Amino acid sequence: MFNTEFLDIPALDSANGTVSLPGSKSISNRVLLLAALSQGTTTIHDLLDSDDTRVMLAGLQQLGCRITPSNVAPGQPLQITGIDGFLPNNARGQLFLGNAGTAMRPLTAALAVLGGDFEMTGVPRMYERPIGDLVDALRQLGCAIDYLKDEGFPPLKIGQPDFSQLGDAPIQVRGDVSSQFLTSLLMALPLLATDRDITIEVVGELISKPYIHITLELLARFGIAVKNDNWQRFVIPAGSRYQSPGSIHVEADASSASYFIALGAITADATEQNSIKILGVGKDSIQGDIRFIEAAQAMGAQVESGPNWLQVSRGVWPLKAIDLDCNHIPDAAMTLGVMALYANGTTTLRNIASWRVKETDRIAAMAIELRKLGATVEEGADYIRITPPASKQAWKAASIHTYDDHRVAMCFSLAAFNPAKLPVRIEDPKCVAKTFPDYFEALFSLCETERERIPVICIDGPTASGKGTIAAEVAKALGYQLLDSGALYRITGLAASRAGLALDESSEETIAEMALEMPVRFDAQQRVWLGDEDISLAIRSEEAGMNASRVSALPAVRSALVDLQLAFQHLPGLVADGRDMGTVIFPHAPLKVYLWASAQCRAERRYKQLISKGISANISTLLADLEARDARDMNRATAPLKPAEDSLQLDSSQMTIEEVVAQVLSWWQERQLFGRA
Ligand SMILES: Nc1ncnc2c1ncn2[C@@H]1O[C@H](COP(=O)(O)OP(=O)(O)OP(=O)(O)O)[C@@H](O)[C@H]1O
Ligand SMILES: Nc1ccn([C@H]2C[C@H](O)[C@@H](COP(=O)(O)O)O2)c(=O)n1
Repeated sequence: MFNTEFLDIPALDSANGTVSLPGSKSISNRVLLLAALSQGTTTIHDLLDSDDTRVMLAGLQQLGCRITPSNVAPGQPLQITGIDGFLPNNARGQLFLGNAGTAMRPLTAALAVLGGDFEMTGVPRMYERPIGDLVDALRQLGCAIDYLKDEGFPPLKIGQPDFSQLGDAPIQVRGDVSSQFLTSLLMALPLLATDRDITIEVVGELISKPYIHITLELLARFGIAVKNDNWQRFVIPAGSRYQSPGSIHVEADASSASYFIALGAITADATEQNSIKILGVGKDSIQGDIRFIEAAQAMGAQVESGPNWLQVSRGVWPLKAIDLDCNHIPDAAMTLGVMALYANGTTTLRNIASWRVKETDRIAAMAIELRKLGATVEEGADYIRITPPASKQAWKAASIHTYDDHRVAMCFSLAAFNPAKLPVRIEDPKCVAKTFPDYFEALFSLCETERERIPVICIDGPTASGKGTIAAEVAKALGYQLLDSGALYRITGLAASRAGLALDESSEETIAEMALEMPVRFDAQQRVWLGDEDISLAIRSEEAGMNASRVSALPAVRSALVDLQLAFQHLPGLVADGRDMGTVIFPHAPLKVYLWASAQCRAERRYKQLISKGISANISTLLADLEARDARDMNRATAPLKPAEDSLQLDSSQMTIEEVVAQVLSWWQERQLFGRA
């Protein structure tokens, strides 16, 4: 996951390949609650691991469900032993449900029916998301629910219900604000339907019927056969009791599929037809958002489908503008808003009033952000109308505010395919964790762009100037890859000296051949592997540094390592540290920093570094070694250490690490187009 302040996506050209999607959020949280209420143990496969499922799992654990493992583990099923319709005696506590509507609403209904003493809390945005219609419906039954802050909104206090007045009259609930209210009642009221039918009557037009369809399908899997009377009345039969189905698979998220369906529809290059294969969900999915396919097809996408996969490619181009009632695909429809940027006219998305009460006011958010890109946007209470930028020149490089809304972040990433070839900045990219923590990694694994567009920040300088430290911090702040080129020379020096080779011209060709074939690997923790040996520590000694300096003076060794270094240039960008990053390996890098500090200062830093690791050291020896290394690195014939002509020089002798990082990031920021008029 990109845990950065923002993520800059370079302009993208094409995409191709296969993506496996995470499980559906709607199905995951429903299955978790139903399993928790059931008799027996349910084994759940392919459960989504996200913010929303995590708060649900934590809540269910607080209610006394046995859950193993306690959190979703990749590739491992999760088992829940349910409470069989009864809470433990004196059940009480505070449930923090973040911004997860799929946890707050159904859990409120279930706990209000089960009784106990609970406070239902969340993040500030949750306190702006209405719940009054659900509370009103539950109060009709005799449930005890109080508002702890504003009337009609969480946080809530739930107490013991009194069902003594419960008659046969239908329970009424509004259907036109959020279908989650009806879903919540449908999942909670089987707990009350032990000896009588319970009827729920929808008041007003029922929105988002596909989500109710998911609820009904899953209830059936857990033994509850609800009678659906034309989406207006739902009868839960007497004698209902939740029963675990034993094992259940969660479909991949059809709303998440929308970004990759759109990607397939907009990606192509002039010469070859690209396509995106999506695994985990097919046309026969129970999720309503699968009908996004029809909308994408109407805009020109070509879609093929099998039982558990989709394959999407570009059909017509530009895409066709559409005028669509999106009531049946409220979440995925946001993706159409960004596809509209590539259409041949004005696209209107109608009947989307529910967008206003989602993670953010999505109509307002989409309008503001689409305008930043150069689109003309009209918004109404329940519609949005989007006209793409009038020409290539009318596109703007935008910094997209994401409003803590995962779908805003994901759909706007597709604006990186703009014809003006401008980058797009996504603010707070980690908000995708709500449903798809690795969304950007999945996107980048499919996308291609010209090498020159993948930005490289070069940080060159003498030993112990702080290059490695600063490069790692800058890469972390930007979510970029990291190339520690010195490590490659250190590994070569280590391998050559272990092979008993002289580290000079006499072994040049042999060392170069070795360098070409070294099984080197850097893992996610920045550990360095040579085959299956972790050599992270071995290459960090002063001797290894000196050996690296020796082999690095050999031209054949330098050329042997070029391709390995270039291969680090991945999306979304790279920070490379070394001696010749800016002068030789990445001569077109948009930012080159030459970082230095006085020899005395560097020797002192190295001294402290070694002592802190428990390695004994002597400042004057370190100073002499470092000056010898400087001399060799600066005076060799090939790629000597020197500032690139277009580099910015930074003397860090009197600066802290934080100040240096801030300076480099500020230079980087100055080079960005975002937000410029
Ligand atoms: N501006 C700074 N102020 C104080 N200490 C620093 C500063 N920059 C780096 N250091 C410290 O100096 C030591 C050496 O830094 P670092 O290993 O990043 O240097 P380097 O240039 O990558 O060295 P080498 O080329 O030998 O790999 C580290 O302990 C680091 O924390
Ligand atoms: N781009 C590079 C990186 C490193 N070297 C050589 C010269 C250094 O003394 C040695 C070790 O590098 P360090 O890990 O200290 O950065 O490797 C080079 O020639 N070119």
